[in-house]
Amino acid sequence: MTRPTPALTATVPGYPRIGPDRELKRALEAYWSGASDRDDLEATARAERERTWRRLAALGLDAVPSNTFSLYDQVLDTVALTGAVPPRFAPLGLDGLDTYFAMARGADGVAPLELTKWFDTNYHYLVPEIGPATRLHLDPAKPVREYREALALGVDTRPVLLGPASFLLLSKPADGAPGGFAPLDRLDDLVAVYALLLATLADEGVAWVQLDEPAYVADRTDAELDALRRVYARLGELPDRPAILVGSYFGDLGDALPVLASSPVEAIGLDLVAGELPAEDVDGLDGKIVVAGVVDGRNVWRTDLDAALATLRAVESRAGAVAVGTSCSLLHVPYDLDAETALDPQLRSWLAFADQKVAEVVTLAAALRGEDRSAEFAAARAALADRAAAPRVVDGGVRTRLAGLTADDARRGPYARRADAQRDRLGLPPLPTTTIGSFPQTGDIRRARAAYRAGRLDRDEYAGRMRAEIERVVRLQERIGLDVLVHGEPERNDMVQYFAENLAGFVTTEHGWVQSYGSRCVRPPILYGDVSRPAPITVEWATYAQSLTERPVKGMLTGPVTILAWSFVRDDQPLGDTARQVALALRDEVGDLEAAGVGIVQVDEPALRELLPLRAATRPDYLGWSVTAFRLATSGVADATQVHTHLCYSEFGDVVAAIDGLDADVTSIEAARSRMEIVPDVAASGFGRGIGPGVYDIHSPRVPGADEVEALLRRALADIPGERLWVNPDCGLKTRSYEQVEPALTALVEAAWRVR
Ligand SMILES: CN1c2c(nc(N)[nH]c2=O)NC[C@@H]1CNc1ccc(C(=O)N[C@@H](CCC(=O)N[C@@H](CCC(=O)N[C@@H](CCC(=O)O)C(=O)O)C(=O)O)C(=O)O)cc1
Ligand SMILES: N[C@@H](CCS)C(=O)O
Ligand SMILES: [Zn+2]
Repeated sequence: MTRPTPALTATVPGYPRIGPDRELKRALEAYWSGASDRDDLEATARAERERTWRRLAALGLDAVPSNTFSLYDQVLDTVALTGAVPPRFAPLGLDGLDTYFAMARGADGVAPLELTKWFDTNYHYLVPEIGPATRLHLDPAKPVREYREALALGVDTRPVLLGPASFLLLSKPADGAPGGFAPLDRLDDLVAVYALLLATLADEGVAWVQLDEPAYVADRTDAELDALRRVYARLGELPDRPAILVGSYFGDLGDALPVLASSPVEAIGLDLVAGELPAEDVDGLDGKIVVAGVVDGRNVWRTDLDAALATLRAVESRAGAVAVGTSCSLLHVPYDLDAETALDPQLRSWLAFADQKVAEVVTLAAALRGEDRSAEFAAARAALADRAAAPRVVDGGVRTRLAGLTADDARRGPYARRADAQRDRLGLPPLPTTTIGSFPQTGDIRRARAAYRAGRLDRDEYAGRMRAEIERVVRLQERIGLDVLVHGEPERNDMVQYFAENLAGFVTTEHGWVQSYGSRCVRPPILYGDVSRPAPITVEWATYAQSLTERPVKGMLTGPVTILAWSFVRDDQPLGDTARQVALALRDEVGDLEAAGVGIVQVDEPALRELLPLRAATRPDYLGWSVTAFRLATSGVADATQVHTHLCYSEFGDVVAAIDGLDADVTSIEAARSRMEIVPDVAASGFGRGIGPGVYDIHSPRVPGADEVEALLRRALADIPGERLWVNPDCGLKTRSYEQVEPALTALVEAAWRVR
């Protein structure tokens, strides 16, 4: 590289993009429904990009990122960038934008790319499909356009892109790829595309480019480390290129750090919140700029500026230079605390959302240069001290209860005895049919909730609407002929937020939306103090549903691990302790459901796999506390009460033993999309209780026929004896419509009858 490297002292690897008022969500959904055209969509997208650049520059970053915007997902953007569009989309005859959305959402019977978890976060990316014949070629339009747009506003930005090694490690082999082929086999071809990209960006005048390699915070083989070495040796030697910052986040780079430190790149981004700088010297690091991620990009607590500054000074003594950053993209936190006008002032003073975190980065960079920032430091110190001493954080009763727990509290009687008691009580047929809990969340339900929130409906009117919906859903299930019914969860805005709103120790936000995938968002609750359950939460709805029918109704709760995974959790005690507190609150709810006559209780843990640490060394500890928390929540019931759990949104191969450890009487697990792939693994693990591998892929609008469901059931029966097999969809039905759900469940019941 022959150019001078411009200043880089305060930056972030990424920023939210859905819009502070979810403007992009609405624009996307309007475009997809045909209610608006692409000019409208583009105008909203452009306005959001412009707002972001102006805001980041105004807050004081000297290195503002670009290409952090996305119409759907940054990995899908990389598919478009590298031309790696799977061939099944070509016959659709769509242009670039509509091909992009077809890859995200499917079109005319063509399946979309698979959606899966982004590392251990609640964000989901689209999985690229790479085969030996995938044509890789550069389409630099998006990063170039964004760079130019920002420049026209006077902001010279650093384009951010997913790095080539991580792109391939996050990909899966394309259909038809020969056995033994791995996407990483295409590394040299892909690096050639990136080389061209860097040359193109250099021609545009781009001074810095950021290539993210987050895949290297997980355990990697020598061959994969060597791939990283090859990428940056090749890109580094390009004669005329922007300076390269290799970004990493969600943990330590481990063995990948020496690889990057000895490569020709100019800067390395490190997550110093989830990870730390190694104790030993790293050869070559003293020649690099280290972008030190000392401000937590994934949680909402105000930064301990004194501790962060001390970390920065330690990095400074080991690196060529240090720049200040957030630990990861701010995509995972809400935009701006100032929007939360209803939040309790004391709690507010403890928090920082994206904009406040950017301000913290700027303050730290200034302090590091020797500027006087004592006022900001003093304010941060006072907020931290206030939080540490706040009585509302500690609940003596919860602490005492936790201290009195014994191993027996997390243990039920032997399964065989439970199974007998449950058979006698429930009298279910073989291959019982059920659903996972939610029924479609219609516009009417959401509008009723919005009206209740705004005070336009009182509690009685709102409850009446919900009861009417529950009755409709119960009658529908009876008509379809399901064996175990649910109340349909109409009263829940979200399966985690709803519980947080009803538990002490949590606070929820009004505008704290965070993108989960595409246009879908969640508002993660903030868990700030000891958790307890002031009053029953779901009993009213479950017992109302049970009062309407002779068939068993399944009570429906979200499990402790999932509640933690989808909340902003406290950072002042081990997560395992927080999990046990949530578990005890849920145990109270399970007990009340049982006492009210509900004979089946499901405790959902879709996020069990999501929180699994990225490195194997720390997994046993996690699996220990997560399984214990679930068992604490569910072990207080009699043998005759049937406990179900449900898992979805992940590949569960790595946690099969933990699933067994949950000791649920019945486990439903997503399986239809992978055509029962998980079933042999579960069977081979010796899992000996009830299991319902999903037979209806609820992520797709497609309605399966009875023949298809029957074939899946017969496949499952190859590994699971009939007396333990349950028949259910992959997950809840809340994102589907009744036009899809009714025929799909009818097919499911018909298939169960045939197989019986
Ligand atoms: C199972 N999934 C979940 C994850 N995390 C969670 N916290 N919750 C989950 O369910 N992670 C893994 C997956 C991710 N999948 C999804 C799937 C679907 C959504 C989704 O649809 N989100 C909704 C917002 C849901 C919500 O909070 N609804 C509220 C508010 C609704 C609203 O916007 N109301 C309007 C007014 C009403 C109207 O006129 O329609 C408003 O306030 O402006 C509610 O129902 O009360 C989304 O729209 O993005 C997320 C993750
Ligand atoms: N009971 C929830 C689980 C989703 S993972 C539902 O049915 O929506
Ligand atoms: Zn699910």
